[in-house]
Amino acid sequence: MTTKSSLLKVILLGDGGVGKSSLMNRYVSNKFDSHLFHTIGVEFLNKELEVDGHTVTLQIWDTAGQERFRSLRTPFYRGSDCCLLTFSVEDNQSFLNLNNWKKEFAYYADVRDPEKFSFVVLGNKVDVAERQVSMEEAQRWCQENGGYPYFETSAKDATNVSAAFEEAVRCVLSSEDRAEHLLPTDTVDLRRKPRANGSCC
Ligand SMILES: Nc1nc2c(ncn2[C@@H]2O[C@H](COP(=O)(O)OP(=O)(O)OP(=O)(O)O)[C@@H](O)[C@H]2O)c(=O)[nH]1
Ligand SMILES: [Mg+2]
Repeated sequence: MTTKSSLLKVILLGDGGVGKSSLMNRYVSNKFDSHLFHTIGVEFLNKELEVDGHTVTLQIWDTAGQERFRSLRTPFYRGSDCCLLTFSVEDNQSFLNLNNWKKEFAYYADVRDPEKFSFVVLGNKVDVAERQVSMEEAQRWCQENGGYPYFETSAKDATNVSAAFEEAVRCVLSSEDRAEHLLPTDTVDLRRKPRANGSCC
């Protein structure tokens, strides 16, 4: 028996230091490191999950947010099924830069219709006491710029991290042209019992 699993590419974009690598590490390995080095270029990790009855292999691409690494990260935007626009609630400039990140992604990913593309917005570090960005202004930005889902996350205490990535999958599965996105990959269920007559096929 084989089960169909879809391969989805999700990319994390946002200013350096907002917590993109920490969010990916928390989601994939359930770990948090308070002294992470800045990402240079891009890294990716895979995670299998089931969302609303769909088995999905999520390929999570983490990118370097620092401006000096732009040329290293932009070649990897193409082929993304969802973009997680990430800022830190303790860094107002990272919130103001969301528009630039959306434009940079749309340009280099060569997105046909940016207004219809699956963006999800993450306001990270909500565990900190000193917020510079309120939930209301972040929700207003998401409403006014495409009606994007918004999640207040903390990679440090795991608040909303799984929910945000699962929403990214739902956004893609529900998008009308999902057929182009989903690359069905046959997986064989190794637990299956050998046939009684011993034949292999
Ligand atoms: N309090 C708190 N700190 C966080 C959180 N997420 C990340 N950090 C810290 O913020 C710093 C930057 O986190 P990174 O995950 O490296 O940020 P990044 O977005 O990957 O940065 P670049 O790789 O430069 O783009 C690290 O010291 C993290 O420990 C969070 O949710 N809460
Ligand atoms: Mg990083």
